[in-house]
Amino acid sequence: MARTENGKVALITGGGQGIGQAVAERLHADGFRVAIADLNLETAGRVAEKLGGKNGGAIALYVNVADRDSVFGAVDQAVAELGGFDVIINNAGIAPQSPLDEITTESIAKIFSINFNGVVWGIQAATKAFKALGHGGKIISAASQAGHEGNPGIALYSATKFAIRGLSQSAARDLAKYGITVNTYAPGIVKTPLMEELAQKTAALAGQPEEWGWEQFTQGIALERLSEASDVAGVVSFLSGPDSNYITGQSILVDGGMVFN
Ligand SMILES: NC(=O)C1=CN([C@@H]2O[C@H](COP(=O)(O)OP(=O)(O)OC[C@H]3O[C@@H](n4cnc5c(N)ncnc54)[C@H](O)[C@@H]3O)[C@@H](O)[C@H]2O)C=CC1
Ligand SMILES: CC(=O)C(C)=O
Repeated sequence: MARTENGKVALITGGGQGIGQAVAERLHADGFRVAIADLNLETAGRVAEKLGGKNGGAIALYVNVADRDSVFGAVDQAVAELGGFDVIINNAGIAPQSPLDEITTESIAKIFSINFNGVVWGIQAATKAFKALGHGGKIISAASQAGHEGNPGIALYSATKFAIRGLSQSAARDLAKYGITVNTYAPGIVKTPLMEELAQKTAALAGQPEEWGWEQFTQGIALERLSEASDVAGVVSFLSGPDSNYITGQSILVDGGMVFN
């Protein structure tokens, strides 16, 4: 079906691969002009080209979400190049293994600087842009099923994802008066480069083959299959569009039935 522009602009962090790429492609198909922002400008550029480049309503931007100025700069660039700003998807994240006895001050600082601080900067930068443009907007961030229930071996990661939900619930209350909604999506196990690395490292730490790592992460999925990135992108599409206008402060589990709450 031919794409019809909806007049709106979305910026997706970590849009160069995995879930972020699927979200960028889905929102573009929905009619958004999209800014694909990533630490890896090469992968982001490939996704933007696939979607037709600037004339086709897709640009690639460099962003390091751990750096506040970089996030504000990326939002400013999206406004300048795409002529508006309506939705931010704070998707970028990392998921290193974190056995409890190996957690250090440095490992805490590193993961929080990306997974948590990155969402704080995204909320601040998007809010500033929405206010300057004189309208509301939608702030949508990546949580995880591991941000609803602790998972073994990834305590720090789980902590960042619980923190994102707390941050987003408070922000939803603070920003409602400006017509800004704040929600999170909580994927289950999606076969992306992030999850492949995590499954490999989990298996290696236990001295088991990679398959064992996947089994650990897929146990207990009611629908008995791993998630496709497109499963998540469909829910982000809903959260980005008008059908979710009356939803704020929520975390939508997209996990095939891993966590029921
Ligand atoms: N894959 C999975 O099973 C799940 C993933 N998630 C979350 O979904 C989000 C996306 O995950 P995946 O697509 O699996 O990851 P991925 O590793 O495949 O892709 C992440 C993207 O973020 C970019 N990125 C990393 N650090 C960055 C930084 N500092 N600034 C800007 N960009 C940066 C990477 O270059 C990459 O393009 C993450 O927040 C992750 O925690 C949540 C639940 C499950
Ligand atoms: C990486 C992740 O979010 C998991 C295992 O839920």
